[in-house]
Amino acid sequence: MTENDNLSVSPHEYAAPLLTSKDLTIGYRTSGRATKVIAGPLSLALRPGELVCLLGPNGAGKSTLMRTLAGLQPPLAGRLDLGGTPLTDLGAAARARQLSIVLTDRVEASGLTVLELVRLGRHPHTGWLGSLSAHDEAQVQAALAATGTAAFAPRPVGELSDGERQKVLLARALAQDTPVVLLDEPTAHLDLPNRVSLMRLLHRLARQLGKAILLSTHELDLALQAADRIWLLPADGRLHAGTPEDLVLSGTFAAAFARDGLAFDPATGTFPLHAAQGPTVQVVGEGPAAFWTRRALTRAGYTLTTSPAAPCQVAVSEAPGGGRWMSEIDGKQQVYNTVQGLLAGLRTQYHPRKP
Ligand SMILES: Nc1ncnc2c1ncn2[C@@H]1O[C@H](COP(=O)(O)OP(=O)(O)OP(=O)(O)O)[C@@H](O)[C@H]1O
Repeated sequence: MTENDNLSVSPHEYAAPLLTSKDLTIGYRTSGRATKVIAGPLSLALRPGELVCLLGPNGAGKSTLMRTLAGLQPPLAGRLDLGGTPLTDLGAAARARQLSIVLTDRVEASGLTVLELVRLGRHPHTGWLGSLSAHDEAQVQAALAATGTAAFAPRPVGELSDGERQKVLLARALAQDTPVVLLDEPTAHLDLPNRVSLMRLLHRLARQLGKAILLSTHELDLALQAADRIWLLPADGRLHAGTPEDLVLSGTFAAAFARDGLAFDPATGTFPLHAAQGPTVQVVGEGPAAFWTRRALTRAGYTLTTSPAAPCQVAVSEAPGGGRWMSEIDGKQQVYNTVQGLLAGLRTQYHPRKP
């Protein structure tokens, strides 16, 4: 399938794509002439100003696609163009001025300091023996600042934590200052605040500098929030592309991850941990207290309903320091000041009527 088969509301829809593939088949040449096809044929387009998240289960082929798009491994078939030129016609330096890739699982250059490694990002612009101009140094400093790694600058790369190294590799790619940036699982080793700030940074780079950014990730929630477009690669190798909302609403997103009883709930945008099986409760209320009450009741095994005919109602109102809860069961009302109190009260009082 092609991207054009999907509805699109991207603000960058009409910009000329920077990276395109036509009937691309990705995979591996095994022994002799044998091939192992991972996915394809793929006709894709990555546009300036656009943040695209590549999602898919383990082993679907995300890294294989990333490496192929970057020219690090040959396609089995099809065509790849970078900036309107076939990728195979571009030399390494010309490619590196247009496309940077961050492969964070790779431990490299551990003998260098962070500053030296980030400076390497400028080499496609200066030549391998070229010295860095004031502009190059400014780009390096800007990349360190943008990724929050300036404080690590003198430290050897080999002594960094996984998360620190991941940010430094991003800094090197930013210093390279290419129109196209590919990142393979850039959030893998980052804590939650760093994951959020990385996604914000990438979103800003796409919007403000017009870069075309493709990142693979297992962070479905962040991707659904941040991506202008999602490339969804299920295990069957048939890639679907579209806005997060179109993929969710069409059921394509849920289908790609549907296995082992894991179901995506389009109403909440989550994969619920708990299957609703227990007695039925209607929660009445809006806002944070009602939201967290629904979460707690679901975890405790209750089945939530919007029906006022439920034998148990819980009215939730916001109150200083949390909320206030009033349960009504068989006409009897009870007030609670904490979720814990509510759960304990329901455990002792709520015996659902037999149907
Ligand atoms: N060098 C190789 N030769 C043959 N098959 C390979 C090679 N490298 C990877 N594969 C296979 O290609 C498939 C896709 O692997 P890939 O690493 O691209 O998946 P992925 O979607 O990135 O997975 P994950 O989410 O686990 O990182 C897997 O079945 C993997 O075993």
